[in-house]
Amino acid sequence: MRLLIVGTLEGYITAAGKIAMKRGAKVSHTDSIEGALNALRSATGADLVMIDVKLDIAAFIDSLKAERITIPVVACGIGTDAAAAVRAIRAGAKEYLPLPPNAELIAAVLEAVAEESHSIVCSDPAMMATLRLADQVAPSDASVMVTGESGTGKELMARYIHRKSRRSNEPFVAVNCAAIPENLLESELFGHEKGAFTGAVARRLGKFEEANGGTLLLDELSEMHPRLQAKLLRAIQEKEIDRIGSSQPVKVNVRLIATSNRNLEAEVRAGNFREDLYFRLNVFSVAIPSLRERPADIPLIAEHFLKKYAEANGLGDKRLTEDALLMLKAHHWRGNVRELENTMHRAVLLSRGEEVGPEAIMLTSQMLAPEGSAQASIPANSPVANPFAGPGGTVPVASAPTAPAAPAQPTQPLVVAPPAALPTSYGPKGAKGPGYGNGNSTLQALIGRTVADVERDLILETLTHCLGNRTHAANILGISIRTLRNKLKQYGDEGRAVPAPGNDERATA
Ligand SMILES: Nc1ncnc2c1ncn2[C@@H]1O[C@H](COP(=O)(O)OP(=O)(O)OP(=O)(O)O)[C@@H](O)[C@H]1O
Repeated sequence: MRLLIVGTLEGYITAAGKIAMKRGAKVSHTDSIEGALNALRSATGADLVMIDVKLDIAAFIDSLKAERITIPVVACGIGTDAAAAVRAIRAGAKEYLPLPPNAELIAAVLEAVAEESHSIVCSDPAMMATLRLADQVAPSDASVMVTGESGTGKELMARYIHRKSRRSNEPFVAVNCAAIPENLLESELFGHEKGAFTGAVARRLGKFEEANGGTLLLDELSEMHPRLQAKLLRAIQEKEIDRIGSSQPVKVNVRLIATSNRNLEAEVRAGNFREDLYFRLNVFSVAIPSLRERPADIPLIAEHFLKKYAEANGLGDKRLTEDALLMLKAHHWRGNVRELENTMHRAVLLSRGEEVGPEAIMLTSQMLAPEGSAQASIPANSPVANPFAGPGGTVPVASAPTAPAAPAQPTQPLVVAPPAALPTSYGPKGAKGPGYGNGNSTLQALIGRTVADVERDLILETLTHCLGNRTHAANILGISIRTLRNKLKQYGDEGRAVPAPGNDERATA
């Protein structure tokens, strides 16, 4: 995790830097916005910027946008200066950290940005076999293709392979090919020269150069446009890249790991993905089983996230009851580990006291469970049926509360507090739901609304549920990321509030 501090932080640079270094961050400093832009354009880069609130944050963020640099910015200022904090957040800062620096707040920000707990929790034989294969593959320099359904832990696996490789002390850089529009992805990967396009006010190095000596993860590679696939193939074959606007190739030494949650072989057959590139990248293939195929991992991962979110929210020890565990085991985990993670995050916030029972388990994708699946067979009046369910025993997908995002108010850390009161539709057993659970009443409730209206609500609610993550929302909705983006642009143009992109859609890991 590389932290770039910009400005004097009101005289607290050393204190803030020391705290961050203690938490394992590599810290660099620059006095000015121009210095920060130069650092971000260079190979040293950064994963997070902490900037003095007295600097022109709006201008800084505008420059980042113009230069297509994606990085979270946290403003820091004397705690009592609420007006400056509000200005910074409005300008696009992700958070405001009050000074003097507080070790816990800085740690929370670093943790939230870096998601530094990258350990793979597992005990199921299916996943253990996959890990053994990854252990064998890791030490070589061969390209690896990591496949698996959405949310199974492909990126986590890529990090694991990097950690176990000879390159572990070198950078691990991730690029989400689906989250970045095609015209930006090229400069993100290969960099650009000054003047290469409008807004390219200086040379910027791309992710290939940033990852030099280390590992480059091409996440969701199947989404890459064929034109870029050709350029990528050349980079792999020649071990050199061309920055946009340059005629001087640059040598790079990068190990590539690619992920895809689509069947790439089928994409090759359909002519959407280059066969030669597929074979270049697929020297080794590591297929991650879905959570449904490794049931023994469910209790372990559930406990892991229970502990993680209880700690992050300062809620003391929490423990799953037998009923809650039964409910988790019976669920059809369509969203895989990410869905389980979100469920446990909510459970931590909804539970009172040490025990986490079924009343705190909100399974948001119950309505999507296929007929005849374990989940579909749980009767509404069963002790393990969802207590938040509507009359039909299912949960309103579209309106289920999400794990709250980091609040935008000044002086708030990224950790979240338990909700003061839950909306009645999510209340305890017996509380009236809005009736989504009953198939007929669901449909009846929609009569009178236009298809476009219903579609918009579904898209925005799903996006909120995914904490703004476009890729995951598109997967759940079953539409392409481009269609989703177009729809969101349309809603934004119509004046609707569109959730901001999620943290994990940053271009760098
Ligand atoms: N075995 C595991 N142990 C602990 N956490 C896990 C495990 N597998 C996945 N996770 C967590 O689940 C979330 C999703 O994992 P990750 O992003 O690696 O999945 P993915 O398959 O790359 O997702 P996508 O298909 O959406 O890109 C992350 O927060 C990750 O830390």
